[in-house]
Amino acid sequence: MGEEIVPDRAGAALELSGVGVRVSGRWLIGEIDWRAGYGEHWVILGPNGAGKTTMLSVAASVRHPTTGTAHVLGHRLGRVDLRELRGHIGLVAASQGLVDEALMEEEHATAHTVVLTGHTGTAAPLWDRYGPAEHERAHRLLAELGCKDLAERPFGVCSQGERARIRVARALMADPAIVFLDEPSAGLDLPAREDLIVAVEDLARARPELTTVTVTHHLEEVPATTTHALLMREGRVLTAGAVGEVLTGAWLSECFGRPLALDRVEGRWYVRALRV
Ligand SMILES: Nc1ncnc2c1ncn2[C@@H]1O[C@H](COP(=O)(O)OP(=O)(O)OP(=O)(O)O)[C@@H](O)[C@H]1O
Repeated sequence: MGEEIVPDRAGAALELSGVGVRVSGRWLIGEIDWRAGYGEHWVILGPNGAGKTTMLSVAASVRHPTTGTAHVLGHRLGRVDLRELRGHIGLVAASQGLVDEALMEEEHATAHTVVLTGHTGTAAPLWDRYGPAEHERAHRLLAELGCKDLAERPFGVCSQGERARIRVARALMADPAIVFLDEPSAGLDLPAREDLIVAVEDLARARPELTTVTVTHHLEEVPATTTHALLMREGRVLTAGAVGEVLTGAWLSECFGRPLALDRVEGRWYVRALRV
């Protein structure tokens, strides 16, 4: 391993310039320009297959772009050790199996143990790496996410909604500068979804320096604390900027290819199709 990497707070948290990703001869995304500042809370929206997860994988330092340059926390991908950079990045993605959930279930690991694995960024616990400070921190994070009473509960018996919040607590364990949430509400029922959104909003208010990027399919899942939005379509950025300018009926209609009307009630967004 090289020199220890620290986030460079002088510039942007994320800066993608002309980024493209090609897999098996096919461009999944291209010409992506995106700059996100520290402390901003972004939502990424777009139809199925628009390239949201692919773009996120570059921004979260999971993969290198095929073309263009990506700076993450001030460091250029390709010039830094991605694993070290990922130590400053929290990732919450139910689909990506960041925790070996099958193993956790088998070993009856508790919610507290799952959060602890966030300290080492491992799928399974590395017990000799967790001291009293880490144990205490895992308890505090569970409390912050409204899961105080779940600490000793086996993760395997926790509901999907509880797991979603435990995953966020796990992502915060390494004290990341940026957290990516890829469809964090997928599969949750209404109360569980609302609990998660409230937890994410509280987090944003309690940690002004934290940057978050959330991918979702549903406008009603966008936290009220969101400051910026980026719309994707067919592998390209359609528009990006302050939420007030981007989350409009006109832009969403163009993004999703049908006439849509958008309402905002008490900070949250609601969308519906217009009859034509
Ligand atoms: N490894 C891969 N090899 C080939 N094609 C891929 C690969 N990964 C993704 N794709 C394709 O790239 C396109 C963009 O995928 P991506 O998952 O980034 O979209 P998305 O906007 O996140 O979609 P969704 O909303 O459905 O999750 C899709 O057409 C997908 O089939």
